[in-house]
Amino acid sequence: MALDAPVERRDEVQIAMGNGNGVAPSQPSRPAGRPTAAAAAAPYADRRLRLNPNADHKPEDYSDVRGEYAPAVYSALERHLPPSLIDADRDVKLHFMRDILARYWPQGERNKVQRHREYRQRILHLYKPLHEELYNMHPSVFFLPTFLEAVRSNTEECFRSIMTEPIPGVYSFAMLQPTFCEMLLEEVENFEKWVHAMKFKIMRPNTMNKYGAVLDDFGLEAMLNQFMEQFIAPISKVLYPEVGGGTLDSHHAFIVEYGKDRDVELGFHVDDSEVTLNVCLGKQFFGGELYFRGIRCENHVNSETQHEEMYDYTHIPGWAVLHHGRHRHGARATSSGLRINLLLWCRSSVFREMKKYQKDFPSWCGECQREKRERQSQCVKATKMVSPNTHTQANRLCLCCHFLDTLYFL
Ligand SMILES: O=C(O)CCC(=O)C(=O)O
Ligand SMILES: [Fe+2]
Repeated sequence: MALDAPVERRDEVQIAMGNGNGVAPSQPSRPAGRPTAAAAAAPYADRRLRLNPNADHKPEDYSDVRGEYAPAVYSALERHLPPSLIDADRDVKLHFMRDILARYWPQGERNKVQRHREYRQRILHLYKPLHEELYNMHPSVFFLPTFLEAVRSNTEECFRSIMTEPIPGVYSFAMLQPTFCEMLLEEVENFEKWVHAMKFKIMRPNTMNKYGAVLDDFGLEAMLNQFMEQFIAPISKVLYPEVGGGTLDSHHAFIVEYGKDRDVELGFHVDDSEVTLNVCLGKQFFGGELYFRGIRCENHVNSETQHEEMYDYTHIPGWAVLHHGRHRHGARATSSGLRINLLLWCRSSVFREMKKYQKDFPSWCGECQREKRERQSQCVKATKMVSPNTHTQANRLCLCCHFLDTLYFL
C-alpha cells in the first residue's frame, strides 16, 4: 500500500515559560596570574574520555560546583578522563568535562529542560491531588491479578499466556483494575480544572495533540517510573530485546483524549520511544481504532506497507496494547463518546547511543529485513548463474553480501 501522507514523528512539546533563563554554571574561582581553565584545557580539546573508568583513581570533590549537573556526575566522569589529564588541576578537569557534556547536550536544549523543570516545580508546589493513593505504586490496586501473576512469574511463557500477538511485535492484554482507571480519569479531570482555574498554561503531551495532559508534570513521575521499571521493563526485556527492551531507563507518560470537543483522530506516525504502552482508561466510545502499518527505521519510515503488516486494533477499557515505538500507527476518528488513553513511552539511552553506529536494522525494521532478503536472493541467483569452474566469483559475491549484512558498526 502506498502511503498517502508521510509518517510524522510524534515529539514531546517543549514549553517556554517562567523566566526563561537556565541556571548559569558557576565559574570556579581562579588565583590571579594563572592561565584560565579554558586555556589550560585547550591542548586536551581533541581528547576523548576513556571507555573504561580508572577504578583506582580517587576523584576530586565537586560538591561546591553549581549548575545543571549534579557534583556526582563530575566525580563519575573524572574516572574516565584521559591519563594525561587525570592528575591536572581541578579547574582544568572541570572545564574539560563541561566541554564534553555540552557536546552531548547543547545550551538551547539545556535551557528548555531547565524551563520545564521550573514549570513542574511550580505545579508540584501548588497542585493538591484528588487521589493521593495514585502517587505511590500499589500493584494490587492498580493491576489485574492475571497481569500481576504473569509479571511475578517473569517468564516468556507466562507473559505470552495472558497476551495475544495479532501481528509480530504487537501484544494486547487485560491490565488495569477498573477502579484504578476511574481514579486516574478523575485525577486528570481534577488537574485540568485546577489548571483552568489557576489560568496556568497546560502542556499538551505532543506536537500532534490539542487535548490531554502530561502525567509526569503533576507528580506522577515517580510512580510511573516504578510502573515502567517493575512492570513493563521485565516484559520488554523478553519481547523487545532488539530495541533495548532490557535497558529502558526513562519515560514520557501522558493522557490523550478523543471525542466531540476533543481531538478526533491521530495521524500516521511513529513514537519517540523504544517501546510504547497504550492502555484505554474509558469511558464509552465508538471508533478510535489503532491501525498499524509495519515497523520501520528512520531511513525507511515512508516505505510501502506490506499486506501482512496491516492490522487494526479496537480499544477496550482496561486493556493494554504494547508495541515498538517505531511501529508506524495512527488512530481512527472516535466517532462518538469520549475515549481517554494512558500512554507510556519507554526509552533506552543505551539503545539510542548504540543506534548511532548502526547502518541498518534487519533485526527489527521490516524494510531492512526485506532489503536483506532481496540481497540474499540476488546472491543465490548469481551463484546459480555461474558454472562450477567460475564458482569462486559467485562465492566472492556472496561473501561480499554476507560481509555487508554483518557490518553494522561503521
Ligand atoms: O489514540 C491512540 O490510541 C493512539 C495514541 C498514540 O499513538 C500516541 O499517543 O502516540
Ligand atoms: Fe503513537
